[in-house]
Amino acid sequence: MSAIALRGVAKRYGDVAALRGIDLEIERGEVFGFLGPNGAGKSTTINVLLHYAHPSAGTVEVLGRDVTADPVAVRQRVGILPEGFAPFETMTGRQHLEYAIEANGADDDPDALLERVGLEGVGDRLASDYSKGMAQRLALAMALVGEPDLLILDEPSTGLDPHGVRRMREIVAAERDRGAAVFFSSHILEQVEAVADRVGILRAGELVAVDTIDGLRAAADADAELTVELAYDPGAVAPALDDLEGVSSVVARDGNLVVACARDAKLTVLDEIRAAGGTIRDFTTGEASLEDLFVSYTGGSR
Ligand SMILES: Nc1ncnc2c1ncn2[C@@H]1O[C@H](COP(=O)(O)OP(=O)(O)OP(=O)(O)O)[C@@H](O)[C@H]1O
Repeated sequence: MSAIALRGVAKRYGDVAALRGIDLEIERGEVFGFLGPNGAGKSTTINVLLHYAHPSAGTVEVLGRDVTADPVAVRQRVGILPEGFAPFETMTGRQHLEYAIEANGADDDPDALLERVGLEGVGDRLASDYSKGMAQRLALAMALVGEPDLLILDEPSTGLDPHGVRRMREIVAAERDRGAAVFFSSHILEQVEAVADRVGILRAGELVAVDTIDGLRAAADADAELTVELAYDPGAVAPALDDLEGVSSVVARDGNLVVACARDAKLTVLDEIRAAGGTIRDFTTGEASLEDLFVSYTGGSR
């Protein structure tokens, strides 16, 4: 049974086609990073998954159930970290967790949850007085109540300091290893790159790519970047590379030669530099980042 199975899912708001026929399957034990520019339809997808919005077409199965038929039972097994979580005015952090535990019929220890997200020692303070990052940690703790089979995290790192970001990543990995599926929507590409087993890129209501990051690199035929440190003037050997197959650009930068080329052309480039009389002191290679891939799949907008 898949954690999420969307088939032909469309959602219209009046004249706006927010989703235009999404097919997507996410398994348990998988972290899925969900990306897309502003207005691409990410929140709409999450709303449809939780049946806060009714799809105009298609079927939405979450944890093996049709969410339109049984939204309450589905939400019971899903841990949700909503975007822009705002604590209740009159409740402490611990009371928020006690409330979530009771509502879920779970038996978690609130103090263990507070400690897990780094809020030990502040559970008795009013959560409305928490800083943004503390409130976000509390929201994550609430999402973890009851060992959910699916976690839906909408911009989970909002407001978190670097310790909090690292802790959140560790929690996501631990939840995945426990067998939960994690659906992780974010604009912060480095964080998605660090935690996601696969990513989906949404553009104007359509999924334009679903793959591992390596798979996206291969499919986009993204260039590798080779930076070569030479003993002498790097500009002198540059012309020898200009017409080499697989090379898309050659520039001398900071005394190095920087070559953008197909991934399987890197060794040929190094051979050609030597053949042209260059003495290579050192070289480094870099791959297309998720940001490069995102830009190439979404036409430059984020
Ligand atoms: N309740 C609504 N009524 C009308 N239009 C809506 C509604 N919700 C979303 N839309 C429209 O649907 C499209 C997708 O919006 P959505 O909020 O899903 O995008 P998003 O990918 O989450 O964007 P962002 O990254 O900016 O949060 C947009 O054109 C938006 O204006």
